[in-house]
Amino acid sequence: MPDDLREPYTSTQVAIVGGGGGVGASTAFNLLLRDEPYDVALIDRRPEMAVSHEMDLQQVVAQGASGSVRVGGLEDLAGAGIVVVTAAAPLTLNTSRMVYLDDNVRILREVTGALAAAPDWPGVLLVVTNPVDVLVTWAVGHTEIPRERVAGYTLNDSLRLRTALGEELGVAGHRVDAWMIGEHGDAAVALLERVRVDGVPISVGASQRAAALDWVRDWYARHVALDSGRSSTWTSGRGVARMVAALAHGDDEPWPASVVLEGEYGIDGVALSVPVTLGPGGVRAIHEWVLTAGEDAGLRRAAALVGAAAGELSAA
Ligand SMILES: NC(=O)c1ccc[n+]([C@@H]2O[C@H](COP(=O)([O-])OP(=O)(O)OC[C@H]3O[C@@H](n4cnc5c(N)ncnc54)[C@H](O)[C@@H]3O)[C@@H](O)[C@H]2O)c1
Repeated sequence: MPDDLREPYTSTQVAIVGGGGGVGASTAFNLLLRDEPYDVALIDRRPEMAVSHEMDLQQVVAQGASGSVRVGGLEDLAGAGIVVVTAAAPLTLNTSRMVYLDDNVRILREVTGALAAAPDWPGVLLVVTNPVDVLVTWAVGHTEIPRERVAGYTLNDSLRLRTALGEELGVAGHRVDAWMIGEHGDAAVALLERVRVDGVPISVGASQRAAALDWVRDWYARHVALDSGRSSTWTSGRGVARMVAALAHGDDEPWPASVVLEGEYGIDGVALSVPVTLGPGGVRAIHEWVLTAGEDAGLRRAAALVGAAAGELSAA
């Protein structure tokens, strides 16, 4: 083939375990819409759902999408450059993502068990399933995969803060840069001293902070109370696909991701959401931003909560 007809990117193999579910299918759809190609394998305990999405998404490809989509099995994980885990127990009415821990760690154990059959697997494990910080902690503690190649998806908290601050400040959410770190849950820490609009640092007033924080902290409870049986599939599918692209091809943007800390922020052996840079091979750098005393205390509270849950799993 002449060089000028070649694709600029080599296709990336992405296996989505849970690909028959909401976030998994949305991730596949968003990957197929990207310019750079991804060969996506959908793996699910409900094969009829995986086949249904495959039959549907093939016509997304036929409309000019890059890459490919097919149904796969756990035997595909060893050949994947990126394994996305969205597989989960059915969503229920609850007040904390922690209620899913026992069921979902069993599912993650199946995934890591399949990867253990491929020693020195060079890929990246991207965990979306909740409670994400505890599951990332467990995965690094119970597998041979190095910590830089296991990351948890936690962008949604920061996206919600951007939406809420945008509303308060009267600007579109995409113009706001604002971060939540710590636990993906009630112990999340909002970095309100580091808010930017169009890249320019701004000071957020007390009442605007309070209103934005109320809205963000209440978001999960309001959504779960709908008892819709679904999670934030559109946001997460778009966000996970962008994160897969950053992992596959590298970018210089800081990303929030749950990673096991080894002394960063004074925390050891627990995964929390922190700013990172991503690229082939996983987490290329963990950025230690200067925190206020309150933010630092919040991060420690989050570490204690995630550490205690992970400890109970190890003891079980
Ligand atoms: N980290 C985040 O920000 C974030 C955002 C949204 C959702 N989530 C989490 O992602 C998970 C998935 O959410 P969803 O809305 O897609 O749920 P869903 O119920 O629509 O999909 C879950 C899928 O997993 C499949 N599954 C269950 N056990 C399996 C197994 N052992 N092997 C293969 N597949 C299996 C189910 O059949 C189902 O299709 C949940 O834990 C949810 O809380 C996390």
